[in-house]
Amino acid sequence: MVERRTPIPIEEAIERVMKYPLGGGVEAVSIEESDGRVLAKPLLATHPVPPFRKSPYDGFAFRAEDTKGALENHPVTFRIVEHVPAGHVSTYELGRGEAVRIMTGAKIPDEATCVAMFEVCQEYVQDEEEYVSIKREMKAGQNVMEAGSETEDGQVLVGAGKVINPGVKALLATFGYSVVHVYKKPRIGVFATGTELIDVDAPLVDGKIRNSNASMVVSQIKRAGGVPIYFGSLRDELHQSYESMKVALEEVDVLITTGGVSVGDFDLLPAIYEKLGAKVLFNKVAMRPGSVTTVASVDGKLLFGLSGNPSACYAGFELFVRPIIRGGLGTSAIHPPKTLATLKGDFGKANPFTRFVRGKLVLQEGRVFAQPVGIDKSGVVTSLAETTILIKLHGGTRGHQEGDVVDVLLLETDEGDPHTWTAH
Ligand SMILES: Nc1nc2c(c(=O)[nH]1)N[C@H]1C(S)=C(S)[C@@H](COP(=O)(O)OP(=O)(O)OC[C@H]3O[C@@H](n4cnc5c(N)ncnc54)[C@H](O)[C@@H]3O)O[C@H]1N2
Ligand code: MOO
Ligand SMILES: [Mg+2]
Repeated sequence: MVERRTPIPIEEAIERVMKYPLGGGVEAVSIEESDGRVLAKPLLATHPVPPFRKSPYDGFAFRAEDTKGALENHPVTFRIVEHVPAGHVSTYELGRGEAVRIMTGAKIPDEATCVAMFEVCQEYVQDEEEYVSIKREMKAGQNVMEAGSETEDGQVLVGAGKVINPGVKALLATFGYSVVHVYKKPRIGVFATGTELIDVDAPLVDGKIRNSNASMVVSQIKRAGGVPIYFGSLRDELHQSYESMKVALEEVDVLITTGGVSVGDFDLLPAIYEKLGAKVLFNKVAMRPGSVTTVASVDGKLLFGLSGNPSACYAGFELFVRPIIRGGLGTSAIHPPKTLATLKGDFGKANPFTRFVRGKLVLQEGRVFAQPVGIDKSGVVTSLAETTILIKLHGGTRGHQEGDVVDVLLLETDEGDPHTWTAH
């Protein structure tokens, strides 16, 4: 007789999985290799910025008080005593009525209190001496970037747990972090199961299909920030599959399989979990696709039995595996961020389970729409290429109509939300 499984709500399934967080070790990488990694230590300013009083303009630096009384018809004149390009430090002690010609980014001489842009100055040469005159009063501090005005020494600029993006890299470089401490990427093993599977480079044979889940899941692992370790595909044979999984488990933090988790004659994962002595956390979730998603644990390691059906496999990964990888990376923002969007298309049929329709966001006339893409079936692979969101349609007695405001989960972002499944 077929096994009857009890579906549990998604929130509960996620809670059960999250009881097995990954350790999150730390390693040092070079700044060049640090893109997309997660900071394991806060990024502190190691000196003030700017580190010295800096000119924001190409112009002339002098004492502001020397311009007192300057007017359109009564300019004041300075003798230019030095040219100061960026990178050069003037050692000349600037006196009254003297100015330096200074470039953007150069250190302003200590005695100068302002910078006048070229555009407000008139330069001229007389008796082989250079002069500049100005027809307006300047204030002390005008056009001066004070040392430390952007940030002070020791200030925490980015907290641990932040993904290293181009802006963070600019800060790492600014403060001399040629080596960066980041969380280790979790090692995620993958097996595809199914005697019907043939490799990507094999010609198509009647009754067989190419293994698309392995490539897809490996890519999802990379997108989530983990290191994929693909062990190949397994034929639907209990003993061989068990042996292969047992050996692979030693090498990884988490092991994913695709296929073989439902109730078919060759759905062997339930028997493999039993043979491994694994504890099944759940084997049915009240969601579609991905209802057969099964998660088990053995010796503290999680085994994710994702569905063989491509769309179900995809959704199961994003909802359950991604947060475990993100958590292992040291960020608390583990779940796909949730936002609201207006539904395009009708989903009239009521469904007892929560549905995750594959879709994309469309911006029209200042509004955000959730546009389903492709065929909304668990076994479909063609809709996934365009998928950037999961449109969450709650289960119940009513369907959903075009124009309904619905939750959508964003998939193609480094951002995350710790509260996607808890906040209401
Ligand atoms: N009697 C029942 N039958 C099914 C149930 C059920 O509750 N009662 N659940 C259905 C649901 S829902 C899903 S989802 C699928 C899940 O099946 P499995 O996870 O056991 O996966 P398989 O049987 O191995 O394969 C399903 C389907 O996916 C194709 N597949 C498998 N692996 C790959 C791969 N690596 N790349 C591409 N496609 C793959 C496979 O050929 C099958 O077509 O069960 C329903 N049945
Ligand atoms: O596990 Mo299935 O994806 O609900 O069609
Ligand atoms: Mg099956």
